[in-house]
Amino acid sequence: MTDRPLRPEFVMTLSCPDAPGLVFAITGFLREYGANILDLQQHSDRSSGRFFIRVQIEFLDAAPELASMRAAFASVAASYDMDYSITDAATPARTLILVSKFGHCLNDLLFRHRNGTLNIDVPVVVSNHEDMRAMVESYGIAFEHIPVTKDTKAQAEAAMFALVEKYDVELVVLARYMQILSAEASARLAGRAINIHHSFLPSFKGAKPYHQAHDRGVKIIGATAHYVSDVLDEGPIIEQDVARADHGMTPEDLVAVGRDVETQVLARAVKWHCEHRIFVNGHRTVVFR
Ligand SMILES: Nc1nc2c(c(=O)[nH]1)N[C@@H](CN(C=O)c1ccc(C(=O)N[C@@H](CCC(=O)O)C(=O)O)cc1)CN2
Repeated sequence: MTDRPLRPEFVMTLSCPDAPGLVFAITGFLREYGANILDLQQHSDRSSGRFFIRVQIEFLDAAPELASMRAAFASVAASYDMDYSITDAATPARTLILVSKFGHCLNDLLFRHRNGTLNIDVPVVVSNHEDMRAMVESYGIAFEHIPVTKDTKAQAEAAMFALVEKYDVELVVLARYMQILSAEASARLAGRAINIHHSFLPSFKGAKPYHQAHDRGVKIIGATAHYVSDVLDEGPIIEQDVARADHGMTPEDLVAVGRDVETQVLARAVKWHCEHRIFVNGHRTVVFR
């Protein structure tokens, strides 16, 4: 068992048009910069012609200033038209959670945040109902009630974005939030708003998917975590899972079985987003789990 001290770790992610020599260029830069590669995952998507890579690194000596490292990589990035980021793996993602009346996903995320298994900071939870206030405040987290009607949606979204700005929020999680975000809001949050849909998409989009599933007599139900887009339940899928159903189960039984699937799927999606493991690739994703 080594007693080697754990060193700070950093994550480099990038995507670019696929080309020969990319891994050489990236790993050569990292070597020159004194980085030790702990983990490297890459994918070349032949259909989109895009290359994706995630590199986890440490420095055997003192870690450099991130800004200087990012600036030093800029010339390599320009050569290959790379979209890149270099981040400190320990930095938590400032996360605003949206919820309506069903609190199982919210409670699961707050518990994982509390026990340190989810690297997020939650400055505020926002809801269009009051039901979750007591639970949220029991975690010592601010709760903001922002009611929404079809006539007040624009004002409600403006209030939500005021909180996004106030708390410098990086990630918005729709933890069973039952209001459809406007096209403008979806665009502003592209790639940084995750929704949990309570069906195995693309089956049963929209409202009451468990009732739709019961009417169809399915033998499998599921949950899907996806980035939010302006087209309801059609954003890039991040993670999915399923559970068995049978003829003896009522819609309420399906709801009960589905809760655990929803919480686990959403937690994995949020964790992977916070660890910079997810790339949006058109209407799909690449996930380096
Ligand atoms: N722009 C988006 N907003 C939201 C999405 C999305 O994919 N894109 N997902 C939903 C969550 N959701 C299912 O997971 C969902 C929520 C609400 C409804 C719905 O039809 N609700 C109301 C209408 C509410 C409104 O008009 O705002 C209804 O029941 O009639 C369907 C699916 C979250 N937002």
